[in-house]
Amino acid sequence: MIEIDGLTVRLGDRPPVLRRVSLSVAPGERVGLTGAPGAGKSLTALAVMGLLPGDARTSGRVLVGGRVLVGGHVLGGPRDVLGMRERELARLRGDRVAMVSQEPMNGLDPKLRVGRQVMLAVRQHRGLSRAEARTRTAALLRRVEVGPDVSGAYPRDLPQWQRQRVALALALARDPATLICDEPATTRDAGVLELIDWLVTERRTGLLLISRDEDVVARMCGRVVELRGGRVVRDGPLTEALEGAMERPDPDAG
Ligand SMILES: Nc1ncnc2c1ncn2[C@@H]1O[C@H](COP(=O)(O)OP(=O)(O)OP(=O)(O)O)[C@@H](O)[C@H]1O
Repeated sequence: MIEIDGLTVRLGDRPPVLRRVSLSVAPGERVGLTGAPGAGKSLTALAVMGLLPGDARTSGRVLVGGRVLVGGHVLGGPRDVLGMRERELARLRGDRVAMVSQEPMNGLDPKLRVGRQVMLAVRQHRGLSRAEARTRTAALLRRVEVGPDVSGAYPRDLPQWQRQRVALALALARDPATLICDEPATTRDAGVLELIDWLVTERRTGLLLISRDEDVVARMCGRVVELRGGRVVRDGPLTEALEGAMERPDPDAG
């Protein structure tokens, strides 16, 4: 569902921040993306979302596919997001791939009550009537365990862990094929990993989980990709990766 192929990203005149990065997330697969601060994890996620800074120069491919339906039929073949127009990107985001970021506002609109934001996303995706969308919105907010009581709140009124859960509901409202979670475990929300685990399992959603903490990746994912200095230095099944069997030499070493 996500296939990044030889992605190089330059910002300004500095050396590339991503260098020939290749990684994939198959339908329903869970992949952990790890590495030290500044390794390029968030930029990789932003590239998939088509949200790189405006001055970014890129080469390579970032293919994002749609949901695989029962019987193997794919709803939406893979599309390269690099160079895609904003209007197409907007359609792709939410349906094919959605992200819960680590920013304080987490992509929420500060001017809209949170229930309304989730409801707009639900309606956009499914073309439901107002009453049906309201029911589904309440169910989603209940599912992320903040409950429909927060519906009337503005994002700024909620603690960060609740904002993250609302962002999760918003991300799932359009039933994306793949969910990207950037450092979800940093909001001191003890249950959020378990919640993400349930949600992607029940919906058969692919997961790209970004975390510096390998224990978090090990708990959640079957495969790990490690970035160092903008390069992939490791990619393999988690058991082998943890034992170092799949380690590649660091190209920057020596
Ligand atoms: N908008 C930007 N303009 C210029 N440089 C940037 C920008 N965003 C990121 N960078 C640089 O790109 C590199 C990779 O950043 P990125 O945020 O992807 O790292 P990360 O692995 O996600 O780190 P962290 O774990 O701290 O979130 C860093 O050197 C960072 O300073």
